[in-house]
Amino acid sequence: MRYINTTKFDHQQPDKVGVLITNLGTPDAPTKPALKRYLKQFLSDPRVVEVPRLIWWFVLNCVILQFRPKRSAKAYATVFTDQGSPLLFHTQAQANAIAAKFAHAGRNDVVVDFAMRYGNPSMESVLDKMFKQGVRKLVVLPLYPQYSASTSASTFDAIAENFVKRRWLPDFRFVSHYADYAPFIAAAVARIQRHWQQQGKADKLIFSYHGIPKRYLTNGDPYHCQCYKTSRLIAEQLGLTSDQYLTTFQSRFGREEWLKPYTDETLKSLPATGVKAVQIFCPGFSADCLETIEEIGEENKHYFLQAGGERYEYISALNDEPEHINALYQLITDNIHGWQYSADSLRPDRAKQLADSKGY
Ligand SMILES: C=CC1=C(C)c2cc3[nH]c(cc4nc(cc5[nH]c(cc1n2)c(C)c5CCC(=O)O)C(CCC(=O)O)=C4C)c(C)c3C=C
Ligand SMILES: [Fe+2]
Ligand SMILES: [Fe+2]
Repeated sequence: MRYINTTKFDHQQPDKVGVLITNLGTPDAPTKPALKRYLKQFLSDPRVVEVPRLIWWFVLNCVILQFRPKRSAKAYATVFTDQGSPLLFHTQAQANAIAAKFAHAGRNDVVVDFAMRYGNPSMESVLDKMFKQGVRKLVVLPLYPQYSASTSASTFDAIAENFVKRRWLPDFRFVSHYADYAPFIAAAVARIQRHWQQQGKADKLIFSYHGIPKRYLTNGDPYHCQCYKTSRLIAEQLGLTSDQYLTTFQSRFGREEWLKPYTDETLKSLPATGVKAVQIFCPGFSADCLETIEEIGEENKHYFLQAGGERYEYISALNDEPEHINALYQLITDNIHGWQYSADSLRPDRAKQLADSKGY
């Protein structure tokens, strides 16, 4: 059969609004086989690696997947906890907190769930679950504040691929970015101010974002500019002047040039310029993960202190902080505005009536 999930129309099932939050994805375990599976799926995505397919197939399978899984598994082992991968449990906590807000608002027609673009829970399995629950209007919010083809568009691709296989499509909205969304900026500002109340300020505040190849920017990806905009808005609201903060890019992969300035090189060079105390915040990561906990929290700290730095503080991600959940909830409600209750759902007698009738 051409279509999946083509069960018969159920007249008794009330329509639901689906809220799907997504993130990148993470390996199932910090082991070599799990990393191989995860990296193969992730790095095979042509949105992530824009290299001619045949060449890339050889590089990926004959070089990268031979060495990287072992190395990455070691790094992941340092961040996995009893609850599993931080990216996974933070995203789960975000979905739970958003669901609680809708429940509190009496929106029992809203179903909130989360999925990962690569790995588990897969987009396919979660979409399937949502449609089986009666979701007929769907908003997808990838938790990437700044748009990049390698992340946001790739998430859209996964949704589109799934839709191709379905007969009955929902009303659909997709949040492509929220880099300058006022409640998101306010949440970041509140997070940093709370850190300052506890620890005081440092010489410089560094905003570090995941990088992408520079070529993607020159070919039109707006990511770089959206990162700078997020930094500027947060800095303005914190009352910082342009010499009190920096925007840098981390997590390079491969040999080509990525967005600069690089976070690691910046941290290695700052002490020589007299900057001995830094605080680092990562406004592009909505949840703590390998790239923040290990790369920023540990690896780069080491570089900075080795180079003569004296004080280095990583300010953790927004995770399920109340201000962040408020911002995401507001972003979702802005986007589902107009998707009100079906007249049916407003009727308290509806369940009984549906049970007694054919449900038309
Ligand atoms: C060509 C490679 C990569 C591009 C382009 C890229 C863009 C990109 N990634 C994120 C967010 C995350 N990336 C994470 C891990 C990660 N990223 C890459 C490569 C590219 N990313 C790799 C190979 C890995 C795996 C780790 C490793 O082997 O080093 C994560 C962390 C996931 C976790 O499990 O904790 C996040 C989050 C963004 C936002 C982005 C472009 C804007
Ligand atoms: Fe990445
Ligand atoms: Fe730019």
